[in-house]
Amino acid sequence: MPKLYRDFDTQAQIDAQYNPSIALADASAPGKHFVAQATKARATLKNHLDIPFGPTVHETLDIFPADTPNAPVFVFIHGGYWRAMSSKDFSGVALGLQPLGITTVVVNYALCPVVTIAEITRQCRAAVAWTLRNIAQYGGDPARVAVGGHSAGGHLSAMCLETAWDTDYGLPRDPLKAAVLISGLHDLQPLRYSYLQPMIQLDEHTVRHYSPAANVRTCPTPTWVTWGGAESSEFARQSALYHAAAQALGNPTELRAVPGADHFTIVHELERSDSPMAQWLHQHLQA
Ligand SMILES: N[C@@H](CC(=O)c1ccccc1NC=O)C(=O)O
Repeated sequence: MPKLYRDFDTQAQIDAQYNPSIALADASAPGKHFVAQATKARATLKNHLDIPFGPTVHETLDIFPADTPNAPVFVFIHGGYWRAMSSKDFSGVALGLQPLGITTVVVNYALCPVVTIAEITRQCRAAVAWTLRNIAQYGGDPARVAVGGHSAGGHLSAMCLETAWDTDYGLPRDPLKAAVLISGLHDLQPLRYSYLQPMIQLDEHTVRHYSPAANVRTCPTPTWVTWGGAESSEFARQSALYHAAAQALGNPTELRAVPGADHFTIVHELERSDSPMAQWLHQHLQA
């Protein structure tokens, strides 16, 4: 039988690797958790919602400012395989960071198939550029901005690290102080053969130029590449592939799983101030 991708013969095998809901007893549980945490965050934390960072309607972001002035900033990019979810589903990531004195910016973006992954990448880069230029007005320190995201958002965060901030945006070449890539998709090729393809419509050009592991540039930003220890082997491979490409250029990446976490519970790390992930960000955003 011909291989579809690597060791995989069938779409069902690829879907089993990449659709993390298949393994759950209750596929609706993660969404309920995220909505509950998001509702709590917006009810209990100071916030500025739906701030436009670009000209199209979905280009908005939500700011959860720290109490202290000149605070470090974490820009969070949500997942949902580029075709689902919104910033509002992930307000909860501010819950663990705000008590640490970190301002959280949660990015919203347009979704596939209305727009392409290339356009979503552009929108997320615009959100980061907006944050670097404007966050001081909200009490943030533009010299201490980190980026991070989950799943498709891990992909988009890696694309932000690969951005030509100097030549394309007129910003410093390396404006980001830290990054955390959480269960990221760094090789898009297998997704062409998955249940997602009708919605994300990957073509050869997009796979080549928008797979982060194939396009890493030299970058001094300390980056934690992570995934859940309970995730499928493909998620482990995706993170290892990105880390290897970054290491080959001498970039300061570290590859370390979150023990016991699955594709959804790994996000809970950002909801708790005492988690290794919240603490890692706190340490890497010190003045
Ligand atoms: N079965 C779902 C779950 C999923 O993969 C997901 C859900 C929320 C946030 C991120 C996800 N995955 C990658 O972006 C899906 O097909 O999108």
